[in-house]
Amino acid sequence: MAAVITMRLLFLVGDSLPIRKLPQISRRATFHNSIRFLSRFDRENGPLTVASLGFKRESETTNKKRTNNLQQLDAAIEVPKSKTKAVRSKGVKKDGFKKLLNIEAAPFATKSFSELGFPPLLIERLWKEGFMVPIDVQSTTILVILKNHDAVIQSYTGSGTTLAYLLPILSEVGPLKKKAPSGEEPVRKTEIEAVIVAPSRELGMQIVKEVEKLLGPADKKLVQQLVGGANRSRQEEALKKNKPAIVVGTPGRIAEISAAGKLQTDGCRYLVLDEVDELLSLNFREDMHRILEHAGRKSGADPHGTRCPLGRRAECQTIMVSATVLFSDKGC
Ligand SMILES: Nc1ncnc2c1ncn2[C@@H]1O[C@H](COP(=O)(O)OP(=O)(O)OP(=O)(O)O)[C@@H](O)[C@H]1O
Repeated sequence: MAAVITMRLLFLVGDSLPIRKLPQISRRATFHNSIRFLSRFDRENGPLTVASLGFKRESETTNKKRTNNLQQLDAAIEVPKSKTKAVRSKGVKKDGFKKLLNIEAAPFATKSFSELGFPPLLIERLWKEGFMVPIDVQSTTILVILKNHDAVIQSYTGSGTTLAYLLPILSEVGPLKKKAPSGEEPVRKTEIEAVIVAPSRELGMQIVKEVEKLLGPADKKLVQQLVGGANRSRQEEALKKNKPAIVVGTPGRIAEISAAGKLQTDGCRYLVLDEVDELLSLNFREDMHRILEHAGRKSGADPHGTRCPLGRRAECQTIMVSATVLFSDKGC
């Protein structure tokens, strides 16, 4: 996981690297190496932590209600200093590679769903559901996800984070997605393209309802709930019969069905960890390891033929959501 995030980061930095950034590369590369080590260490000896996933503790400790920030894992989007305002600049580590953007000053905030380039059908569904314009957290987050960046969304409960990650996914996955430039109807994939993990059955079902609402009655089977406490064989049947594009579930049930060989997530393009601080707690450790090991890892990605936790997840974006401060002194 750490490697994925840092690899993606290095990728992006490498992709759009201005010469003046060269001195920063070695720092990032060093960090990348040290994360490799940490990740192996954690897997064998310690719990999963946000820090071990590659995120350094941010020094901001502002009021939760005000920390509606997207912590972007990529330095490729250069933000002019005049337009950004760190939530608290004092003490921010100079070598930290996260940029903390003040949401009001975010230069890429949008005012309408069409500005985001969403497909007309998705916009139509949004309007039908009464979602006329993106709210703050959505304006800021959606473009970052659409640009294929991994992201951590830290925002208070009820601020609209569910749609902030669902909409970019639905614009790329399933029946509402953009048409190919040639105008051809998108080919229906039969593999799972997005895995959304939530720590509780209630949250999982809430997310499923949001997706179903937007997909509409004809296509609602393209999302499958895999929450604990529900009938497992029915879930497995539905996976087989409906070939959903999106699964939403709790760690235990997802890991269980995956271990039984009834759920293939190797080809997934999006991995969302909602309430990530909870998901990384010891309670879910084993299940989360299984999910992280498999999601987005096509077999054969590892040249040595074994599943390596640091193996490539080149095409899979990781999006983490938390309402609480992720980077506590003790780690999460
Ligand atoms: N663009 C929008 N326009 C109007 N209402 C919206 C919009 N986006 C989300 N909402 C509404 O805001 C409310 C809160 O959204 P949501 O449940 O996604 O928040 P959340 O941060 O994910 O909450 P939770 O932490 O409970 O998961 C919901 O009733 C949702 O329908």
